[in-house]
Amino acid sequence: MATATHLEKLNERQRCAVEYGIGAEEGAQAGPLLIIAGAGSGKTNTLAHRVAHLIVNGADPRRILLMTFSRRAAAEMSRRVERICAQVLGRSSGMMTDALSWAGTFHGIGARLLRIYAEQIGLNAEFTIHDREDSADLINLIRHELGFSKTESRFPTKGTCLAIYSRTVNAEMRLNEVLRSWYPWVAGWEQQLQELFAGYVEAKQAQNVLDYDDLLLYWAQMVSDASLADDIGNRFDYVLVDEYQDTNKLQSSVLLALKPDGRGLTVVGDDAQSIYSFRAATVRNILDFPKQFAPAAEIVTLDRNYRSTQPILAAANGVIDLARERFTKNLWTDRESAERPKLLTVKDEADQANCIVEQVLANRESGMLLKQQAVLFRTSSHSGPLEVELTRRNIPFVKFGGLKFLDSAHVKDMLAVLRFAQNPRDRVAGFRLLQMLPGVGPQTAGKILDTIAADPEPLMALGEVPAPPRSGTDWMSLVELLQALRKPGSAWPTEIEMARMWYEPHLERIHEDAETRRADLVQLEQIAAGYPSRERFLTELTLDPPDATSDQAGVPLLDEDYLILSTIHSAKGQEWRSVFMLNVVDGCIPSDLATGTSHELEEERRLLYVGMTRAKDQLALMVPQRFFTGGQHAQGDRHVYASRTRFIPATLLQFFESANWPVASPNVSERSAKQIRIDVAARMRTMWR
Ligand SMILES: Nc1ncnc2c1ncn2[C@@H]1O[C@H](COP(=O)(O)OP(=O)(O)OP(=O)(O)O)[C@@H](O)[C@H]1O
Repeated sequence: MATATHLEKLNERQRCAVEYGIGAEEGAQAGPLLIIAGAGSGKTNTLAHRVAHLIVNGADPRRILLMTFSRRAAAEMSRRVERICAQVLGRSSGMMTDALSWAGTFHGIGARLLRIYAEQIGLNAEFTIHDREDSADLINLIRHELGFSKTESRFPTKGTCLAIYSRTVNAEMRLNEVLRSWYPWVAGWEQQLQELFAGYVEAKQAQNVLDYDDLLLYWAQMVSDASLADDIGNRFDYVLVDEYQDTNKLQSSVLLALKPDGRGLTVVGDDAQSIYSFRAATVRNILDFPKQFAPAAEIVTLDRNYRSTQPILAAANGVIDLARERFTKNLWTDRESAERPKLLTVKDEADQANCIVEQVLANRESGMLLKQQAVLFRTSSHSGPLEVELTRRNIPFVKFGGLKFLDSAHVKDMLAVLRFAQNPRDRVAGFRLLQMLPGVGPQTAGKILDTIAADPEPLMALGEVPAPPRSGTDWMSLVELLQALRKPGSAWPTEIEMARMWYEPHLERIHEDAETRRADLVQLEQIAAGYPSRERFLTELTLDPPDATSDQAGVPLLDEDYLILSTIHSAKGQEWRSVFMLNVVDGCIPSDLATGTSHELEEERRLLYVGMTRAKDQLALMVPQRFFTGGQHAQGDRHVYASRTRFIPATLLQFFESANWPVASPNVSERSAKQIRIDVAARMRTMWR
């Protein structure tokens, strides 16, 4: 049979994966399928084709569940599916792909299902969701209540407590095992931690909030009931999961419960790109997938890389070849090039920034847009000096990863208003909101929240609370705002505008640079307009906040040209013609925080690999000889001498072109300056005599 036009561009293996089990017999569903593939081998492309092919062959798009790692990836996948479908279905394809309504992240899909099945599992469907920071704040409140913060030897911080809790539930392990393996230095606190987590769980339930982990945990609990699992599983004919290497144990349990025999199930991943073990993701999921089923899942391997040139791929293969455990084979490509990736040694971070700016501009001169170039780094703070240099030279850039738009205090303030209106039992939101009023501190806020908590309509009860002293007219306007927001049927996104009008005078009082912050709030409103309701807005935004301010809003930027700055984690799944990588030195990659266990080290190696495989035509790894250490104020001058990352030992140097920047010239003034001798001390003394 001739190949359908929409599959023509695929190679044979890709086509095999796309067509597997589709259209075999009327009504028969494909068995489980694992697509295991290296970087740039067209995984995402293949998955999009498979979804499109299903639709073209009559599958009901409303019954396809597609889970990706981020909302951005889900949106991109839907766009691709639409483009492919359009080739076959013509104009009606838009309608079909719009119906692909179950595309999102694991957590986002979990939240939707929990609201649908809330009644069956004894959950109040109006729950709000805590992000990591809110969760840490709530843990902190309980830590205080239990008196652990006052203990003589230091109790772990709220962040550590949350990390321990999260790892325990996501890895489906016992607390003592988690402590022994990952947090041996806090093992002595096991009993208190147990008590703390019990208190934390009870508080969340009393306040009707779920944290990120709960979305998976509740989902897993829900599908542990066979008839509920059946009911949910039967909503979907096909379940497809991208980036399967970064799922955790809990996620794989959920998946298996939905599709115990694997019919209609497709997962895609690359074990060499597994970089999220700090979220308890486990590469075992992908390795053990085939054998979970009888007969075992079909495996299709993709090893042809379409992205990078041969020399770039050779260097990346070299790096990953040294990994302890490997499952996917080395990649190959037919993209010839004479240009090897560069290993550029520079004096320090300032030179590193200068060197990159010079090359980025040279690339642009030769016709490569800024957008086709990216600078990647292990940790968000590494790009500081470069950001300064880019700003100084008026080169536009957008940064992904690191501090999120939603983490800024004023955006959090605004969201607290909306969250509290949505769920007045949410204590973390209530605390934040009430303390925005003049004269209201933690104690007063706590008392008010206690008073209203018992009432079935807490916001109504708020109207009866006497105004706190010194809050003036601000108290009444808050009460009125909340009651207006609580009214059923109030219009979205007008509600967020109401909240902003209320918040603006407080913004000016609380924050110094109110003007810039106000611009963010307007942007937030624009983002909000893209959602059908307050609840959807709050849920989606909390689960997967925009990575950069321009990610969703600020659309005009999309027409302009700008350089991409990104953490390696946020660069996942993307590609650029030219890629620069900052601080490819020991202490940065591997991060000095991650050199503890061999597991951690191996993950750092994979991170370097993920970064290198983002490059299509050019790759430059930067090796500054000294760099400033973190954890000090901006003018601090603690620095360390660095050496090239251990992941590129001498044996791999053959794959690189090593060079120094700037190229040393024989008569640089620095050298002649070295020969001058003056006696400053003597001059100082003569000033006084
Ligand atoms: N059959 C093909 N012919 C030509 N180009 C292809 C083919 N398949 C994929 N590509 C191109 O290869 C590049 C990588 O594809 P894609 O992003 O789907 O890979 P991936 O495996 O998901 O990558 P990674 O895991 O590294 O993020 C894209 O530019 C894509 O257009």
